[in-house]
Amino acid sequence: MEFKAARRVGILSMHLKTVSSERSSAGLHRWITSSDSSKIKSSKYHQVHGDVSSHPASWRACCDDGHPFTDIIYEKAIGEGIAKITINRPERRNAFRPQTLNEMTRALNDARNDIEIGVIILTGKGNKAFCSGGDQSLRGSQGYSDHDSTGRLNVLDVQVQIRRLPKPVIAMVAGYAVGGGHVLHMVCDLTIAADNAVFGQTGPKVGSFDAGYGCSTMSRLIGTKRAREMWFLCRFYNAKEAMQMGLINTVVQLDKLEQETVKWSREILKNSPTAIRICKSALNAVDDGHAGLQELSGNATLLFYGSEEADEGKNAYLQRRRPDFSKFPRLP
Ligand SMILES: CC(C)(COP(=O)(O)OP(=O)(O)OC[C@H]1O[C@@H](n2cnc3c(N)ncnc32)[C@H](O)[C@@H]1OP(=O)(O)O)[C@@H](O)C(=O)NCCC(=O)NCCSC(=O)CCC(=O)c1ccccc1C(=O)O
Repeated sequence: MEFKAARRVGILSMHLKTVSSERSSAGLHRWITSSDSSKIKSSKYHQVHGDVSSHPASWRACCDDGHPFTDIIYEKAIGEGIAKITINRPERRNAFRPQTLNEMTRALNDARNDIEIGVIILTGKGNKAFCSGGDQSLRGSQGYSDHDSTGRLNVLDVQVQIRRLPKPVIAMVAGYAVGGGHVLHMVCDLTIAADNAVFGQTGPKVGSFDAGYGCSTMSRLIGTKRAREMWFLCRFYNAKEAMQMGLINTVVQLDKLEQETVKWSREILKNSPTAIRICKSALNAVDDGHAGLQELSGNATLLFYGSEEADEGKNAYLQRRRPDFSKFPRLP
């Protein structure tokens, strides 16, 4: 009840605070003239769907299930469908260890299961780094180990979890997104970068590589020649270069990073969750093979279960009668 009331107040205040806002200076406006822009703004489409508020979200810490998070901060925006996961190891430039990834898995699962949540933001604590990849001080011959001596490569599970999560995940990047941290932003659905962001792969310099999504997703995003350049030379690229390469969606001033990311989240939340869910799985399906098809077709089953035709089958079984599908059209 309390949450529902807070949600209603949040939605109301969002409407009240709605201002006629420009898109980020590094966004769409770079490619269109101001007269194009005013035409768009005066369109019926714009009048109906309106501007999206960019007032700051209020966050509440949540959901540690009695096991406090140490390596991440997990929050939800009060009254809005946004969750935020912050990697909280700034002293290591937010390098991840197995514990970090286990906590991310718990938070991602919670956000997936919470039907109030429609968008998840993934970020790093502080302005210096989004994430610098696997914690090299914990790397052994069998992967990364922290609390026990068993080596793990569990970032791969988190990557798959993000791909399969039926809600958009937005990487909000300030500072370095390098090594396994660069792969993490690439597997997110969108990347919003601050103007101080730096992107790159470092694996071949430190005796590592990510030959899974780290190579295939990158190749999709920026093309195979550029992907080879990133992996073979291990150069770093600034936010403007990353934008030109197609690695990220937009660049904003560092002090506007969260505001813009929340605004994008709100813009997504205004749209049909089922349409978004299916588009995400369809965009991934071709690259994810059978697992991608399974994800996409699971959505077909989900929708079918809501139909009278599917109900007829279930009811007939429960009533121990022959199902009658004759009234359902065989559409062209
Ligand atoms: C990110 C830097 C460029 C930032 O440079 P700078 O701002 O100058 O800060 P530093 O002084 O270098 O760093 C401050 C402090 O942080 C420590 N630190 C930074 N990054 C790491 C790290 N990745 N691991 C451990 N520690 C880190 C650093 O040592 C400093 O500590 P002090 O005690 O203060 O000295 C720069 O920091 C940098 O280059 N970092 C390393 C980047 C890197 O090479 N990362 C690893 C890439 S390989 C990888 O991520 C593989 C993991 C992976 O994803 C994977 C792949 C395939 C299968 C499985 C897996 C998996 O499961 O992991």
